[in-house]
Amino acid sequence: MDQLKRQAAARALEEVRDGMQLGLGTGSTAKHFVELLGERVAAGLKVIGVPTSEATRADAERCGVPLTTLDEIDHLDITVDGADEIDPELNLIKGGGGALLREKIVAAASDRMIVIADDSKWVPTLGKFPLPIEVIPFGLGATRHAIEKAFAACGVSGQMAVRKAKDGHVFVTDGGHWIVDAQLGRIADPASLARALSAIPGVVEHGLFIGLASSAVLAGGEGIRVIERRKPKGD
Ligand SMILES: O=C(CO)[C@H](O)[C@H](O)COP(=O)(O)O
Repeated sequence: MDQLKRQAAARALEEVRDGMQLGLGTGSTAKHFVELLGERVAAGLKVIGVPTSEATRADAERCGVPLTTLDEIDHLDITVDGADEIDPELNLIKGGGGALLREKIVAAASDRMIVIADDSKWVPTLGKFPLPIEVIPFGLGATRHAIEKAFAACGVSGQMAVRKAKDGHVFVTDGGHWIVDAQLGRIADPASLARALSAIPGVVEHGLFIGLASSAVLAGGEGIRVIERRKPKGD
């Protein structure tokens, strides 16, 4: 599996050109991309990156990838990031690693988002992977109630749980928020659910990435597949 992730990362690296400003994703697949990018930088490639998490910042620094922020620059050429699920419209569930908020900000600031994954992430319909919803701890009971109402309006339902870290404490995101993971099973209309969740005041962001991915690089036993999104970015 790790080999497949690295192959997908290597294929995405072929899209990187000298002088590009890059969004650097989070997770085990994105980490391969950062490592391979570091090798190219050591060989003379001139790029600058914006990390989507403190973990990726540390990896990029270790690999010698020059970094900046979206305060210093306001636009990126390509973001390369992993995903937890990818559907045929290239809608995604992201946030398994807890970095969904920065990942979405960085992807939205990019001309192109290339998703890299092993082909186990390719699904006909999103929802088997628990949907991460980043929330403000204040008023969580009321926010959960509003989320349940949004689920019902969109024809989905399922258990919700506040994410815990390995040490048993509540997982806190890089932005200081909590994550509620929702076991929905099948999300028939991810765009409607995304809109409904975004309208809830206590929801900071959710892991549905709709219309953001430009292409997906999927590595499997039979080789690499590159799937291009048909609609323009944002649609
Ligand atoms: O969204 C993410 C982190 O917030 C990751 O991209 C996603 O969880 C996939 O991770 P991995 O490459 O380790 O399978």
